[in-house]
Amino acid sequence: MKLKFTKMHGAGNDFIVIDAIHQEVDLSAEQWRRLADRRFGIGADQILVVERPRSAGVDFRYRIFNSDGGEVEQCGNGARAFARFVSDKGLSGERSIRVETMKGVIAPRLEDDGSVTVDMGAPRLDPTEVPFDSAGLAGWLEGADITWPLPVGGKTVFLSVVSMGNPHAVQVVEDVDSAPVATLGPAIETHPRFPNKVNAGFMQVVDRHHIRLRVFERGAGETLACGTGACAAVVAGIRRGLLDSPVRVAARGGELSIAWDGPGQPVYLSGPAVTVFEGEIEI
Ligand SMILES: N[C@@H](CCC[C@H](N)C(=O)O)C(=O)O
Repeated sequence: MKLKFTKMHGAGNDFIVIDAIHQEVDLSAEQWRRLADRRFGIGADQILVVERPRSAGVDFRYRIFNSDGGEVEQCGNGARAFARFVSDKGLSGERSIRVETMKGVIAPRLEDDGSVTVDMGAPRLDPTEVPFDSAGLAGWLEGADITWPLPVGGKTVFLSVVSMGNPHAVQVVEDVDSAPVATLGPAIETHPRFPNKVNAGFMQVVDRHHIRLRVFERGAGETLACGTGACAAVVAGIRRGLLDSPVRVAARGGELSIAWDGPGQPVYLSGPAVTVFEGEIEI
């Protein structure tokens, strides 16, 4: 079977985008994995699938697969690529669209400067919604946030837990370049206190409107940028009293911008969405 695809990225977080409106797409986890494989496939952190909506009042349905083949709830950088894709392909003539995901509706908007801003919805801050099992743990109150002490890799790390539809655990580090992302990342990702696994963020606060961030993503490893990870880090930083909105997030692959007015309010994620090439692959 031949599959048409577009390769895109948002600040270096790279995607294979597939139009499942005009072609039949029904792949197994093994086939998603093969497409995302950087040696035997096209290569990507995530695969994004564009489908017809299933509910009233939305324009599209958006499905997301990590490079390990698992389907997940949300992808912020992918949402920007999604909006650029449906516009470039003429699937939508609107600058603002509403897109249903596994966990709620998000609303990307194409900006005049070529960037895309996404209303990612309100973060979920209750540990049970992440989900995070805090039973028997004594959390530390920091500002309006509770950080949870978790023993991982022979030390105790203090984590803010946030759901942006998908699960995030954010820690503050002195220097993001020397942070043990490759070792602590997988240990946090698979910690039994996170029953659905978790994306592990390492945030260095530069000033109240600027952070540096690395994210070890669930099901994909460290990526050059993580949109929902940037949202979660800024939400955690604001709640801990370390940051004020808006915040510039420097990731290894580029810069994102996050704005958040506080609990119950949506998080806005802005940044680039770039097409790299198009192709067709036998799968
Ligand atoms: N790169 C993404 C997040 C993709 C999903 C994540 N790895 C998960 O498993 O939740 C982003 O930009 O948000």
